[in-house]
Amino acid sequence: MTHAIEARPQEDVIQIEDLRTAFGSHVVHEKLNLNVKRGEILSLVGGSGSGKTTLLRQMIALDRPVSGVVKVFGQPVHGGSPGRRRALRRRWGVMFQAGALFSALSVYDNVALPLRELRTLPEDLIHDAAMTRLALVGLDARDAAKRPSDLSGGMVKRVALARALALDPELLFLDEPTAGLDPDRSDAFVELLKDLHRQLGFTVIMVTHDLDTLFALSDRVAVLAERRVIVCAPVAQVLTVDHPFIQGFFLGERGQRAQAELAPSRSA
Ligand SMILES: Nc1ncnc2c1ncn2[C@@H]1O[C@H](COP(=O)(O)OP(=O)(O)OP(=O)(O)O)[C@@H](O)[C@H]1O
Repeated sequence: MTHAIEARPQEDVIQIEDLRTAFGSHVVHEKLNLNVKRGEILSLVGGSGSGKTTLLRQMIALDRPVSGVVKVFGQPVHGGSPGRRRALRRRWGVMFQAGALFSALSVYDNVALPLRELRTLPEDLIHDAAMTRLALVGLDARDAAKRPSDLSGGMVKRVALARALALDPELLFLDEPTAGLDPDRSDAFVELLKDLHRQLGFTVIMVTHDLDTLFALSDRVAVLAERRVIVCAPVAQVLTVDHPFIQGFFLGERGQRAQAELAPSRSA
């Protein structure tokens, strides 16, 4: 299930061109461009209300822009036949904020859900695939029978990640993956994501406010400000940009602490 990232390192899996988004007279994105390369981990940051979640929702075809193009795997996500859109959707996995598990379903049934929705797999294959995904995120058969309400915050995130990985996606969308976790659990989840990314080779697009998560995982960071992506580059390069949002976000007290803490592990 490893995706061949070495073979096509520069291929764009997402291309966003000249995007305009507005809710009534409130313009959120204008002339926004962004490319995401196959195999990279790209973090999306920006002030509150800058349109990060909306952009993520547009990439997975839950929201529509006023104009512009959003292509995933070279295909426009808006428009086309329902069959083509369904086929495209099966190639990505999504982990929303707070896990968004179905509370009435067991852990096992939450993870099996995307596999069942295919309506093509027999139950024994669904079982094997669901248990494999749970093992990937460090959960076992005893956890499979639990309900979401029996789980710790860290376990909810792991189950949500297992479900996002159910269809062996090439592309993973993460909305605030470590929000609400204490520092130890957050570090453990970041390590898990790093390991899985190394093993499985998927591309990640992540919205995060958490600087430790951002520094530990990002190959590139896209900064959303003034309704567009003002810079998309490795974090060291982003830090050199003289923009009030960037200076406040990265170089405030919190940002300097995160950089200092992560400097030894990044240079290792
Ligand atoms: N369905 C909607 N109807 C009207 N306005 C909306 C809708 N969705 C988003 N908005 C507005 O669009 C702007 C961008 O929202 P969005 O949630 O994408 O921002 P964000 O960068 O993710 O913010 P945060 O960091 O606070 O989560 C906000 O001003 C929000 O109020």
